[in-house]
Amino acid sequence: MANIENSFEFCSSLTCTSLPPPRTRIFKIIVIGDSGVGKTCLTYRFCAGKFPDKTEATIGVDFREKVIEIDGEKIKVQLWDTAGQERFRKSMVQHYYRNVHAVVFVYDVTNAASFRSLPAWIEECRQHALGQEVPRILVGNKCDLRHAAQVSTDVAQQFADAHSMPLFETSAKNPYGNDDGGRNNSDHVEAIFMTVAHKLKSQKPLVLSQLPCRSGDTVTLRRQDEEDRGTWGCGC
Ligand SMILES: Nc1nc2c(ncn2[C@@H]2O[C@H](COP(=O)(O)OP(=O)(O)OP(=O)(O)O)[C@@H](O)[C@H]2O)c(=O)[nH]1
Ligand SMILES: [Mg+2]
Repeated sequence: MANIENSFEFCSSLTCTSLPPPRTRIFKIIVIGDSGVGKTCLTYRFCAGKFPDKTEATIGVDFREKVIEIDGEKIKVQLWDTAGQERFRKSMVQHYYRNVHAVVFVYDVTNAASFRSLPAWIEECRQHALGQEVPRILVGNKCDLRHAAQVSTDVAQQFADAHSMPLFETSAKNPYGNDDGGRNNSDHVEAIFMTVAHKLKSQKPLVLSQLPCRSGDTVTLRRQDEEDRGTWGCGC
């Protein structure tokens, strides 16, 4: 079994630093929903602070991370931007749900079919044994296109209430105004993910060991409860 002190020595010998850096708690949040609803744009907006110039359909999963500070503690929010297209997700889907801390369901307010798909996404979570304690939120995206909306706030709110989820309506493109130049009163993407992070902060998240456990692009993570037991595991 790996020993943390030995591992830090190993880390030091590789990186030539004398002290291990402080650990950062990591929260894994998966973002799911139909293809084209704007999952990539939303996660990009939160992590990069702007709307991407162009996007292509996500294949498998893209990871985006952002370090945020809550109550004086720096934590890392790791967003798993998943593929909406079945053919691009089937080989990855079991990885999405491993050690997940929160789920963000996204639909497109201008696309009623993406709203009707939500029960299927909820069912996929259930099939992957996601515990009831894992927070879920519902996000209606593309509110800058209010004139083309097919899903009313009332209907979405009823659905959210029926599934005990908070509802946020937003626009990854323009959270400040609609395409007619007026205000759309949408929630800010930043505020949505910060709300999730606040909710998670009191839970026991993955801990980034800050050790040289890289294998390709895979970082070895372990859960706080594994740390408590002194065991090691890969959170990927
Ligand atoms: N008007 C508007 N367009 C948006 C918004 N968010 C995303 N889009 C557009 O919607 C299209 C799909 O966006 P993506 O973020 O790639 O969608 P996705 O959910 O990641 O799709 P998959 O990766 O296939 O699952 C792109 O053309 C985006 O420019 C938004 O808030 N407003
Ligand atoms: Mg995408």
